[in-house]
Amino acid sequence: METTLGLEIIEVVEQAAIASARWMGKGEKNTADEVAVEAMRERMNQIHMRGRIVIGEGERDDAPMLYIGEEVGICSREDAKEYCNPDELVEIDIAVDPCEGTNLVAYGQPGSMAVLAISEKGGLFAAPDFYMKKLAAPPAARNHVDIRKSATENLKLISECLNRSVEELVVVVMDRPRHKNLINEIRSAGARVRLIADGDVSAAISCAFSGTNIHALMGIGAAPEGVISAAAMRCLGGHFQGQLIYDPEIVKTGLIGESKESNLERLRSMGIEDPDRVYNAEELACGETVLFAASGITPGTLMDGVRYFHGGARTHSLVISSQSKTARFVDTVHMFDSPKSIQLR
Ligand SMILES: O=C(COP(=O)(O)O)[C@@H](O)[C@H](O)[C@H](O)[C@H](O)COP(=O)(O)O
Ligand SMILES: [Mn+2]
Ligand SMILES: [Mn+2]
Repeated sequence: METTLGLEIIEVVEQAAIASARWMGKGEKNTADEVAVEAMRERMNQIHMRGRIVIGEGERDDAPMLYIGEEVGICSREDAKEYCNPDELVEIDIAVDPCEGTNLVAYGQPGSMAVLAISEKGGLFAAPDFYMKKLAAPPAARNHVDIRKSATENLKLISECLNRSVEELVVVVMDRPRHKNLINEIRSAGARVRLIADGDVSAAISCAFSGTNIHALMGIGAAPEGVISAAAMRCLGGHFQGQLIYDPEIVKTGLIGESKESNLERLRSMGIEDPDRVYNAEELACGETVLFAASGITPGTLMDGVRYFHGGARTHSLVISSQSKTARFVDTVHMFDSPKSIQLR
């Protein structure tokens, strides 16, 4: 699956990031999102692959593009056998978030990116548009921490695994009323909290890299983003666990319906028998081969954002592969027309 795909998907996320970054700071989150979706889809459909969107734009809003179930890639066409080789005809599943952190883009804040994950058919958990409680931690703490334990216990475990004091740990938490008690607990345990407005994918993956000064992600975000984070964390050997949240009392806002019973019913209808199950990264991204790619829209912990110059743009991306066991940071100059000059860095 990986050979050429690994290179082509860089361009997919780069194009989405370039399109979206034009709307940085314009206060128009929907446009920043739409142009990313369009650009991602257009580039994806130029790849010799037979892809199906399993996480995309949409369960909630009847999105016209990159919706769940949409087939993408040149080899999805009916007459594909005529111009695609057998490898390219193998079905693959794709999870996308063309603009992860739409608000961040709209208000010019750090941490947004165009992102996707790919695996063979059935290799990614088709997470419903629900909330997910998440715990991400560095590779050294993998399988030592547990989402069922308290934040205090997990911080102690991370501090032991990293050989540093709890006071030296930084935990990213999304700035939401639902996290009030969690934030108090983390602070009481002695650790420091970095509150983010949006964008928990970047925060989760940052835990896998030392030097980011992010040692854990705790709290509740969206489930589709949980699967995309898990795909990267699985390849990187970081710790990631997720548990679906269906009780509106816990989150108080947004994604899920107002009745716990109907939410449970919705999960059952999707084939999720145990709504309280804790999933680890290997279960959320269980495929034999997993590929992850992201490109910064605004600057973030892992990647810089898009920078435009006369006649071009420069992007910073990250491609992670379970097969080649690589995490590639890719710095690309895009030449739209004749640039007057190309800056070395
Ligand atoms: O910040 C996020 C928004 O993603 P997007 O809609 O693609 O710009 C995600 O990282 C979060 O995981 C998640 O979507 C969020 O926590 C759910 O929204 P909210 O109800 O505001 O917490
Ligand atoms: Mn998102
Ligand atoms: Mn998005």
